[in-house]
Amino acid sequence: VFAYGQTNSGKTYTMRGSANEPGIIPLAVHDLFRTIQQHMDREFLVRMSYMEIYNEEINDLLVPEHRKLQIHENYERGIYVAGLSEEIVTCPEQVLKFVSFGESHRHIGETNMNVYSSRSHTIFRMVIESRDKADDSDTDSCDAVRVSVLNLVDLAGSERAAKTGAEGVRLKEGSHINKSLMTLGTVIKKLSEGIKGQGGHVPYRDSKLTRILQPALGGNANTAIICNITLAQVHADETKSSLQFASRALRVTNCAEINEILTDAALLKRQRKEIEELRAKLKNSQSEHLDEDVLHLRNTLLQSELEKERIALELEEERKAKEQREKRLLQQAKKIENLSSLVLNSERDDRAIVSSKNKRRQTWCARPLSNEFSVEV
Ligand SMILES: Nc1ncnc2c1ncn2[C@@H]1O[C@H](COP(=O)(O)OP(=O)(O)OP(=O)(O)O)[C@@H](O)[C@H]1O
Repeated sequence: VFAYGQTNSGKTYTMRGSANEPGIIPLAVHDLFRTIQQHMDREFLVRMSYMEIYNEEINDLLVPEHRKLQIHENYERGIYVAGLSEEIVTCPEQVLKFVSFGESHRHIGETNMNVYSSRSHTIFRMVIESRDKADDSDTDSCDAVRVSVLNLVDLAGSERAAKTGAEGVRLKEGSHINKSLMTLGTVIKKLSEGIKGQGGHVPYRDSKLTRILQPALGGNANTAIICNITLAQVHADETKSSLQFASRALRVTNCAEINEILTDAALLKRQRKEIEELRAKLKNSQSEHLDEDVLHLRNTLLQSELEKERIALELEEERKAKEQREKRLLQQAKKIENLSSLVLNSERDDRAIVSSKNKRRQTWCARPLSNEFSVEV
């Protein structure tokens, strides 16, 4: 959807609207999420980007530091702006928050005709990917992802520079704005003449605007151009030129087809793949953890068994040592007993000797007594 027309004709108002009268962007965003909710049989992934083309330079409105971005083209992604940030969004409020953030970084300037004149073209883009939920259970499914792109474009004013009183910076802006719009006009003219069908050249590459929007302009797209005009007599020629542009655009015939992608170019597919890989990793890491736990438990068990054996050995040794000690004590006790019996015997013998000596003393006059036995224990 393009908003085309001279400055101050209400293009930005048409796209954004006001709190009471929402414009195309908020209406389309709400409509999109409402439709998503109604399609319970499909899963969706929605992402958005917001850029401006100012003086033929592409700036990212969501990440203002991303400036002067380049356009690339490859087989997988088609035409794309390298380095342009894309936000995955899940509800209208989130999208509109990003939009107002982007708006605050758009280039605006004062002209004779509009105090807040948009000096750049802005492209608000939503990429909607979806797939059938039933594909999860169906192993034979082709796993196709449907990809749609919605471009909501607010063009800068199409008026001639003299009218806006432009000079200096504004004049430079004007020449770039006109270059893009002129190329857009030429592209629309060529398409309306059916040049493409005849194999002729369509100059998409002559401006950043037409190059980025090439897929939305020729062929596989539904394109709507909102032509904003002012009724004032002074702007009659601008109004006429806008209406001429609109009537040319009307003659362009497009044939929109459903884009089904089977390669990994669809983010939804890549994300699903990533989720599955992460799930597998998680599963593996869980079983790795289990193995680690089992190993740890086995080690602990082994250690406690070794400890048990060591304690048993120590106890055995202690028991043997105790037995030895008891044996030795028993032997000593026996020895003591023997010796004490000897002592007793010797005492008795001693007493016997003493009494016999005494008897002898009594008989053969006494001799001095001496200890003839000594016992060592
Ligand atoms: N339908 C409308 N109802 C109320 N106000 C409107 C309407 N359309 C435009 N306006 C007002 O007119 C003024 C100019 O509109 P707007 O900025 O949308 O023009 P524009 O075409 O985007 O201009 P430029 O190309 O310079 O950016 C704004 O103040 C806007 O609020």
